[in-house]
Amino acid sequence: MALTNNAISFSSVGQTFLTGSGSVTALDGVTVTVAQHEFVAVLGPSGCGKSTLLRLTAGLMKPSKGTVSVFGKEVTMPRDDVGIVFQKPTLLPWANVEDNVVFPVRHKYGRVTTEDREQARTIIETVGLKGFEKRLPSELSGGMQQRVGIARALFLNPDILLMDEPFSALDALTRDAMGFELLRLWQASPKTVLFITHSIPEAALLADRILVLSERPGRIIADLQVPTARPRDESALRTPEMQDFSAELRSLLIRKEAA
Ligand SMILES: Nc1ncnc2c1ncn2[C@@H]1O[C@H](COP(=O)(O)OP(=O)(O)OP(=O)(O)O)[C@@H](O)[C@H]1O
Repeated sequence: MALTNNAISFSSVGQTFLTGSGSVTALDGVTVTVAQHEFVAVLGPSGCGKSTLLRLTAGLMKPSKGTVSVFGKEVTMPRDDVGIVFQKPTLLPWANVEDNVVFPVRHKYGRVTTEDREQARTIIETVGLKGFEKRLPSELSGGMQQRVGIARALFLNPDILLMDEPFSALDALTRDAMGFELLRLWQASPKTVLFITHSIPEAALLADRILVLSERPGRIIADLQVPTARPRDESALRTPEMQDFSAELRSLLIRKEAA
């Protein structure tokens, strides 16, 4: 796939939060670019600032230092062209699947058109939930709920998809299936993906490239291309090349960085 321009760019970004007892520096000196349509996974210890990285990209907060740009423009407010999928699907419990998917439009414009509903039904079918449009979240399995969250993030056809441990609450089999489902969607409608995970195999299977963050304050300690070409299935993880790569990632993740 031709990688043309930069979709996301962090330049010397630092993020410090003021707390009741002082301050917490979540990110420090982060400089990185992500090309359009690249699939980048982010690995790092708990609390090292991975979610902060996503929130800054989405414009949900402004960095304390440095600049974050999307398609060459500094991010100064929440962006419409960015879809976010969280660890828990955060669906409206009283709204059916279709109403949950069209929620971004209702929230933004205060109304939902017939075309919006048609578009929602197409996306619901794309994520494998045809026939479940009128079901409530409580009537769906965890994997199905997460598909609704993905459909909602894809609904406005964002150029950038930010995923914060999207499959970590799912059982192992569903998680693997959802990963391959995501790759299918990504290949059918290319997007720039920033994907946070704690799972080395998940990162290695899905991503083009992996960023490894240090312990807090999060700094990028490695920026590595996944060495195996696509398409990949589970057997790709068993090659000597990928085993070495996974071992390298493991050793980076256990390396203690001074805070
Ligand atoms: N709004 C906030 N106010 C104060 N501290 C915050 C805020 N948001 C994040 N933090 C702190 O910043 C640090 C980084 O948080 P962040 O959620 O980005 O980490 P993470 O790498 O995504 O963690 P995890 O892997 O556990 O989800 C943490 O110590 C967190 O407590």
